[in-house]
Amino acid sequence: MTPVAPSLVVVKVGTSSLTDERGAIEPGAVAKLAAEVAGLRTDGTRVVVVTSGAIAAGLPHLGLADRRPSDVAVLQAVSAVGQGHLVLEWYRALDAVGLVGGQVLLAPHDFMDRSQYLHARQTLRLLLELGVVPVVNENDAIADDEIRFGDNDRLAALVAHLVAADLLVLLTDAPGLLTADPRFDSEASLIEEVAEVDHELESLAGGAGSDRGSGGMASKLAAAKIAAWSGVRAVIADAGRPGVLADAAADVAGVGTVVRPRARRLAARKLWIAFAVAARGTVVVDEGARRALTTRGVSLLPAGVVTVHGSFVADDAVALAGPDGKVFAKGLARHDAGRLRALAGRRSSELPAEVPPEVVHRDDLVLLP
Ligand SMILES: Nc1ncnc2c1ncn2[C@@H]1O[C@H](COP(=O)(O)OP(=O)(O)O)[C@@H](O)[C@H]1O
Ligand SMILES: N[C@@H](CCC(=O)OP(=O)(O)O)C(=O)O
Repeated sequence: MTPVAPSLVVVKVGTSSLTDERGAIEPGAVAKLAAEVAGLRTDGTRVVVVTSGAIAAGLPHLGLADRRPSDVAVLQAVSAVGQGHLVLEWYRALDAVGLVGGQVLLAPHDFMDRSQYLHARQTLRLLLELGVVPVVNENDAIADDEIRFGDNDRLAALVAHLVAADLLVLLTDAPGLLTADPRFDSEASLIEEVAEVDHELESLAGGAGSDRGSGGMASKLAAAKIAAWSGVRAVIADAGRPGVLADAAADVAGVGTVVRPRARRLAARKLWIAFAVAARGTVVVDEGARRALTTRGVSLLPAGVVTVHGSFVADDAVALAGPDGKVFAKGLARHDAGRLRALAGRRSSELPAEVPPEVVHRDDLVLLP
């Protein structure tokens, strides 16, 4: 049976696949991918491109190609120089195959603030309706250092959820997820199919392959996991492979590593809690509470709380850990850390009437694997 062409694909391409050793953008690499995007469009598939490379592209223009600064604030400034060059290369390459690109720069804040989130979604939808290929990158120049994505893999997965894509393709300089980091094990072989991203698999994925890439295979796998939880199929594959996008779209075996979507798509709010917002503290609960939360889907009450770590305010995200310290869930706290410390271990009947009875409400709680 011929597989149905996906209707919307998010394609993320890493710095290491778009730039040469000195960091300069390789027009040929961009042109190759633009031609493949055009091929998908001919099959009726709409495409969003998420492209890295702004920082690398900025370095040569500032005479810094051979001595990449380590200071994050300086790199953010460098990205402002490089982003223009990067997007121009995409516009040229898309134009050469009869397509129009539209630059969209996103910061983590855009996924945390509901109205920003809805605006971003509306603009991306309109661009797609207009036949434009959105060319997305993180807004490196202005994103708050502490909450920057830092690599575009997670950004691409959140964009795939935002636009309700049916496929996320993460293109890199390796054939996919290998059984070991290829820099340290020449025998490493391709894992073609992943049903569930678990801890064992995560332990295989190492850091970046060059000082141009940033997240390495670990961040690609984390992104594929977000996609799987969003109900989106993910493929990690080699950007240089001929016909990589068509093969990924057609689910050709061996194109790279395919991560299958979970049967149940997590609601947008829960996905946001699990992956987009950073935990500001950890609440350690007793075994009874851990069991009730994991098996009965109930809310966390103060009686089950043993210890509170960190400093957070009501509505911040917190990690929930069992008595062994293992984090098993994440949620939004209804109390700030100070009040929660005072309430820990108290039965609901002992709480003052004005205090919300839940520590984390079941609607704001996500179980992690
Ligand atoms: N298990 C693994 N399988 C494949 N690649 C791995 C693995 N562990 C670490 N890597 C490294 O991850 C690199 C890709 O990530 P990265 O350098 O961040 O690229 P990109 O710029 O495409 O995001 C590969 O070049 C490889 O060296
Ligand atoms: N937003 C950054 C991306 C950072 C980065 O290097 O990402 P990646 O190569 O995808 O691991 C940039 O454009 O330089």
